Amino acid sequence: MNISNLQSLGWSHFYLQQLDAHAFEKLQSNEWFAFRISAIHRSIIKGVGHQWDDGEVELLCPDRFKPISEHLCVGDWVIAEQVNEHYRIVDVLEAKNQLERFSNQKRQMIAANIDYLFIVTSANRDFNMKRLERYLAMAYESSIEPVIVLNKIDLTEDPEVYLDEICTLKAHNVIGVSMRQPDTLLAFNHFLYAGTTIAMVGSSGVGKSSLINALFHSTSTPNDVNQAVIQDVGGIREDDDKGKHTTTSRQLIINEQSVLFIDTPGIRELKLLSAQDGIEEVFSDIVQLGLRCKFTDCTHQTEPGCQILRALEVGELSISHWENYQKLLKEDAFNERSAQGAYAQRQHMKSFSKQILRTQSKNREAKGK
Ligand SMILES: Nc1nc2c(ncn2[C@@H]2O[C@H](COP(=O)(O)OP(=O)(O)OP(=O)(O)O)[C@@H](O)[C@H]2O)c(=O)[nH]1
Ligand SMILES: [Zn+2]
Repeated sequence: MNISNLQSLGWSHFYLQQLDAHAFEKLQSNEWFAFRISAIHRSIIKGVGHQWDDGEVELLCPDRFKPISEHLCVGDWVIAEQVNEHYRIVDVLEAKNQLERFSNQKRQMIAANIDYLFIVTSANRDFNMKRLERYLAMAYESSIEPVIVLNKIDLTEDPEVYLDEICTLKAHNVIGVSMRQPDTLLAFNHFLYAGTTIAMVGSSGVGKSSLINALFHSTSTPNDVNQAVIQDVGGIREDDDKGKHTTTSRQLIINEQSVLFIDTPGIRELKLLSAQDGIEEVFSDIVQLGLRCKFTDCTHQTEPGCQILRALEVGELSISHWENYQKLLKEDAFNERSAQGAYAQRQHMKSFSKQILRTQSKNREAKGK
């Protein structure tokens, strides 16, 4: 097992400790191998592993890991045994986090084991705080560290105005960059180190493709980021299940500094799904206010002593922030219920009652102080 090659692909103790003695022995004796899933196209699964500089290998998927989209996604780590010139998956390791989407009434995993979610916005009329809050909630819900990237700062006289507004959000990492001002791209270096996995979200036109090109494909940007020449991670023409040749797009990109970037089609169409905790984290100011309402079951509509109504009235809480919180909660509950039907209805009621109990006990604690 070539650990240093695997580490360049993001391998860490977290995955190693999931192996039992038998698996560890098989890996040591080169009978089994660890691979990171680099592309999934219909029934074809590709992975990169101990010899990743030689390119991707095709991984065979036993029936117990099907349907594939419910068991595996790009970024996952798997253990596979060699079968002639192929490798067959024997185990899928638990992911430290994953992004999911809601499609055809089903949950689908779209990317796993991500270190930073770059949430890209731009310093022009596309700038939208609500959208940023939505993406932040998604990142927190998935336990992925968010980095808000304000792109196109060349288009404004005063990027600070935008950055100040972003800093009112629950985000620790905020950078302002411009593709037209290459020096600003150095701000990315803090996040781009060997073995780190990045995914990027943001609405159309904010400059995601341009950033990906600069950080992962191009040779014309400054200093550290400039040598980011894409490594060819393997063949991109494959037989599909109809026996025709199709081109699969590259979904896990590895640059020269061994920074990994996941770009699956699903990431670009992400919708919020089951993000209750993430939403509460992003809107913790509102949650805190709600805890101080006079009545523990306050609906924040008309009740006397409601701290949210008071804060709205004196302008301490902005109406748009409050409305966005409610909208996201509703959307989240709707997605969650349609994803899981009646089962979800029950879970929803359960978690709703749990939430009430939690709030009541927090209120009692707060009042006891
Ligand atoms: N002024 C300015 N324009 C930029 C900057 N970055 C990207 N652009 C331009 O913005 C436009 C959209 O950029 P893309 O990289 O295609 O945006 P995208 O987010 O990938 O868009 P989709 O592919 O639709 O998701 C292009 O015309 C870019 O040249 C920047 O920093 N400053
Ligand atoms: Zn209230």
